Amino acid sequence: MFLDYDGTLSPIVADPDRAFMFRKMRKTVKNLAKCFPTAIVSGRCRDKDTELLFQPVSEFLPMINEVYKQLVETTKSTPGAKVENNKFCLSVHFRCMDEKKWSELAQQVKSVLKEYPKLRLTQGRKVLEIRPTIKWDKGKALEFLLESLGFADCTDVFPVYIGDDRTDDAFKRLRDRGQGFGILVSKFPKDTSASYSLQEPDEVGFKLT
Ligand SMILES: O=P(O)(O)OC[C@H]1O[C@H](O[C@H]2O[C@H](CO)[C@@H](O)[C@H](O)[C@H]2O)[C@H](O)[C@@H](O)[C@@H]1O
Repeated sequence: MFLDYDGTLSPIVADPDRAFMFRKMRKTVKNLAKCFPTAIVSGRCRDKDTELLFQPVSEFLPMINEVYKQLVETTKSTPGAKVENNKFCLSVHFRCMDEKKWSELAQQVKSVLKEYPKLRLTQGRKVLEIRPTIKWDKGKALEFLLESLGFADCTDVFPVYIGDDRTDDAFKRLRDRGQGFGILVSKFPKDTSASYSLQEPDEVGFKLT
């Protein structure tokens, strides 16, 4: 079982530092892990996550820290903007900002990144994500785990990935492999390679119980 964190195991909240799994969900994930190999695959820094994640990009650390400081400085006068340092990637949140200021913030971020061609910008759920341009994503992490566990070519192993965002490339990876399936957690249709959908983390907890 491969599980995304934000918006999948924990509900989306305004403050990223307060995105916790409810006690019931923690228990469900714990029980699930007793029955199946289970991993939480998240872009978050490990201190904030509770399970396993992969961080193969340590050489980018100094650059990421430098950009973090610049982004904090550049966005400090923008009410509601929040820069989060996830150690190997950065997130610039605009959930709490006036919608009219969103594009201005995106421009500020782009202007900082101009000097850093080794970093790329993507967009998640009211968040701009900055990460190294290496070929590493949740799909790759999932594949790496399957291979490490010796499950990659097993016909009797059925990997399931549950995630909330179209940037969750693990959906596509499972479909391309023709092994297992993805479940999208969203109240609205999203263009992903997931095979099924659930509406919200509560439903995820219910189905995993
Ligand atoms: O790659 P992921 O593990 O799916 O992480 C994506 C981002 O998740 C978090 O932000 C999202 O959840 C926050 C808390 O509910 C919410 O405030 C924010 O609007 C969402 O985008 C996390 O804080 C970010 O660092 C991740 O990039």
